[in-house]
Amino acid sequence: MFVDKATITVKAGDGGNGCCSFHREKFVPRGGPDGGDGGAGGNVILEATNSEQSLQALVYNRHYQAQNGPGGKGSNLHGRKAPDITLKVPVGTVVTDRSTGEVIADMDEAGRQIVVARGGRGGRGNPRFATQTNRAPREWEPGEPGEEREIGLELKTIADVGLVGYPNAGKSTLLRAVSAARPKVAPYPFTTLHPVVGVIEYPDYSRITMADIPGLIEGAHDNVGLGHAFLKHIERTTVLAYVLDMGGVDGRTPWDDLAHLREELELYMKGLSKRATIIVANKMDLPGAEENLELLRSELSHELFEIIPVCAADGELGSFKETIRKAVEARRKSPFDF
Ligand SMILES: Nc1nc2c(ncn2[C@@H]2O[C@H](COP(=O)(O)OP(=O)(O)OP(=O)(O)O)[C@@H](O)[C@H]2O)c(=O)[nH]1
Ligand SMILES: [Mg+2]
Repeated sequence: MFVDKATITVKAGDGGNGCCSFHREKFVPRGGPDGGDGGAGGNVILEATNSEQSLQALVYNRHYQAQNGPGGKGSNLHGRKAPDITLKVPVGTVVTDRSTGEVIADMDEAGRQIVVARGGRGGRGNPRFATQTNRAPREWEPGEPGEEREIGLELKTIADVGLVGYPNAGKSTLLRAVSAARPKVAPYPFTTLHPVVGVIEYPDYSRITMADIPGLIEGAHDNVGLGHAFLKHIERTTVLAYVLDMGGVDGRTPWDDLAHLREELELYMKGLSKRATIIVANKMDLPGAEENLELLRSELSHELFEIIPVCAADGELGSFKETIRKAVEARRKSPFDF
């Protein structure tokens, strides 16, 4: 499962209690105070890493607790600081405090560490309370409690919408038609080698970002074609728009194309093909496109996808802009549901 949002609780260890004790030895009456200090509780630390791509590993367990510091002991034995626990999150994770909504950190660089819950300090033992007038104090201090909080983790997206499609399906043409971005368009596969992000603006000034992503082919999950480089970008978008060539290329049909695209995403990462999806039926000007659209609709009649017929090359986009806006806004409203 691809998990890009999670809420977890983190609890740092409590500090150990200070100890109250007096030195005892044969023939030595009234030994001095020798209670050790308690050890500090362990911290909970987040660390950004490139070796994780999703937050999946963290949601098996939604509560993370570091150990408490041990108490002090007699003979001035101080408790050792309890070990920290370090949770690895993918680079690009934004950390928020769920009770205040405040952003705690943007884990934008591998190796970056932040303490999300600080361990409590250990309490002082009774020798620390000795004074000129009281050489045998019975006072000692309890350890401080460790911090506890609920934090939200969210993997930053590169864009709201990702265009997914076979090479030459018209993804770059579509992005040019709806935004000021100028990705290269050409009548051959793999024209786009890197994702290009465009901004779609609406009359009420709201904005949606859309990423034109290199073409996907069968075997991409095994790193064929532009393979993983491609799929990594797809992961980081909220809504997927599958762009299909309705003309049917080399005897391929749009519904087979769609099935293959979804299969590739799923093989690469379970759950990815189930992300909010719309289908852009492009090149509706080509011969046979209307017929293919009918067939596509009946193939998908049992699914909830919205199918939008367009002709990107002529700028005929039907309800495309409004439909993606609805899909993106629905997802923004409940960012922590998955
Ligand atoms: N007839 C027709 N051709 C189109 C339409 N949209 C795009 N094309 C053509 O299809 C070809 C490929 O378009 P691109 O936008 O470069 O396709 P792409 O999906 O970005 O391709 P890659 O970057 O290689 O993955 C170009 O020659 C476009 O002019 C359309 O609506 N109708
Ligand atoms: Mg392109």
